[in-house]
Amino acid sequence: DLPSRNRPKWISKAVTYRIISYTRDLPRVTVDHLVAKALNMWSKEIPLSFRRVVLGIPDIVIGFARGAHGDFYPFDGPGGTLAHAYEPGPGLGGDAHFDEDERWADGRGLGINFLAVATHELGHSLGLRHSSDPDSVMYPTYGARDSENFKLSPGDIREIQELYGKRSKS
Ligand SMILES: CC(C)C[C@H](CS(C)(=N)=N)C(=O)N[C@H]1Cc2cn(c3ccccc23)CCCCCCNC1=O
Ligand SMILES: [Ca+2]
Ligand SMILES: [Zn+2]
Ligand SMILES: [Zn+2]
Repeated sequence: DLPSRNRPKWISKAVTYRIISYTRDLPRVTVDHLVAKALNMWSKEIPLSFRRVVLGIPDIVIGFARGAHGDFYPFDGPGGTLAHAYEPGPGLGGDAHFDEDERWADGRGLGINFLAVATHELGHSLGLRHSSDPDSVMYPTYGARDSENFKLSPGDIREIQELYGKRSKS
């Protein structure tokens, strides 16, 4: 694994994102809100901000799809892989795709906690790899978490700051 100083990362201080498709399982405003919440979990630790765009080509495209959906990683139906995301870069770089064949939930009802999965995927979109710490958001397998006190682990914060530096408190 490359030392963090030359792993792919976003150079611009304001990274743009656009949500191009939604899931039937949740209201659109809920998806918008949870994506913003997941992005903010990371951005509050680093000197980088996210700006939502509703037109044009953003850095990070976010969407839901099932099965084959135009890249080399078709989804696999209910269960199995829940989502995937690409490391920082042009084109597909940074994009996060969620498997529409899952039952997505907002952390209260049954189903996959969208906030937890979105935070994991956007960690990949920022350039993070998997962690062997089961408390880490970047652990390779989904663990049901109550979204009330869902937060980054100390290791997650250390990893993202190693890549982007700390956000100065001033
Ligand atoms: C960490 C996630 C948010 C994102 C990752 C995908 S990624 C690319 N973004 N790292 C993910 O989906 N991991 C699978 C891994 C996985 C677990 N199993 C599998 C059975 C088949 C295929 C994959 C899996 C066993 C059965 C449980 C299946 C449901 C839960 N699935 C997972 O945890
Ligand atoms: Ca799946
Ligand atoms: Zn995809
Ligand atoms: Zn992952």
